[in-house]
Amino acid sequence: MYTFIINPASRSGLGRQVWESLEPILRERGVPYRAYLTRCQRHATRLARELTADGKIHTIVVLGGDGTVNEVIGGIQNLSATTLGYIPVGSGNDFARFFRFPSDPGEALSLVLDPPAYADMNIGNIVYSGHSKRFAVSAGLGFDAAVCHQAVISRLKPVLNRLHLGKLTYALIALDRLHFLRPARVTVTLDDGSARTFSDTLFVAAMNHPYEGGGFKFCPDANPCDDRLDVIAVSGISRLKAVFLLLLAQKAAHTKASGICIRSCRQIHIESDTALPVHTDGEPVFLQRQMDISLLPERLRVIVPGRASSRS
Ligand SMILES: Nc1ncnc2c1ncn2[C@@H]1O[C@H](COP(=O)(O)OP(=O)(O)OP(=O)(O)O)[C@@H](O)[C@H]1O
Repeated sequence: MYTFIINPASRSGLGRQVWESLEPILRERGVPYRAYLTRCQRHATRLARELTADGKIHTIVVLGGDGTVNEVIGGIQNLSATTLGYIPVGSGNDFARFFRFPSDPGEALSLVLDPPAYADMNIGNIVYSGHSKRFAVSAGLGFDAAVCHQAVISRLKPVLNRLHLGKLTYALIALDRLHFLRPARVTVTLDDGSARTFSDTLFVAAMNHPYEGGGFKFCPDANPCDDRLDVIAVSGISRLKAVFLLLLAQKAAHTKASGICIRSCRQIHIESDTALPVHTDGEPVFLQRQMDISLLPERLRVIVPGRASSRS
């Protein structure tokens, strides 16, 4: 039995249209399924929590973007008893990039119904102010999170999504946020005991997957199946250089530039001198000054197109 969790609002309403085009295929093929359309923010988390409360084995298929994947993962009660399928319909779709999920919804559905391979994916966990939140792709503090915060309230996103230019949303908002953000002094401590303080920090992100922000390959070597997080800190650079590095990051050509520090770790503690925006998978978290980020001991089985754990 497949359980579909559908965000009809993903990519400004495309989610509903895609589901309406796929559901007849399920009926024609006689696939046993049940489907839930999310009604509002965090509904996907509640659904996933309730559906997996029985402790049984489940296959949950997410139709939506990175935000919906994040919400579903946040609700699953028994990660190792759950298999995740994915039909990418978001604006950013960073979760889809590493595993190379097909962008064609029909192909993505075929993959779910006849799984060619599985990947056991790590799940990130961020702890802040007595709360914790899971993530699939990345969690970050500073500029990247400020962009996510702005994207949620931006009127640009629906307009650009309608023009099939959804990916441009993040690039344009990034330029806007670069102008307003005040760089902070941030200390990053890794699980090997090494600590480094960065003055004028633009952002620090802990990445399970290589891409965030709709295609910026900030940590090219990040692999969601290797039990490690890759951390990028960007500090001490001018706004102009930041724009230049963002362009380079789309091709992963930024990694050797001064002002960029990338490390691999299992756990990270981040402390900032001022409260900064935080995000998990592009979903905003309130301003924070400190947080701990690690990987959960349990993994989540994901239906993938091929031998994904060796992909980059
Ligand atoms: N029925 C709904 N109406 C409005 N918003 C919803 C609804 N259901 C879920 N949401 C919210 O939509 C937000 C964005 O969803 P999603 O990530 O799937 O799409 P996206 O923003 O287009 O893609 P991406 O995250 O890849 O850029 C999530 O924060 C989710 O809480």
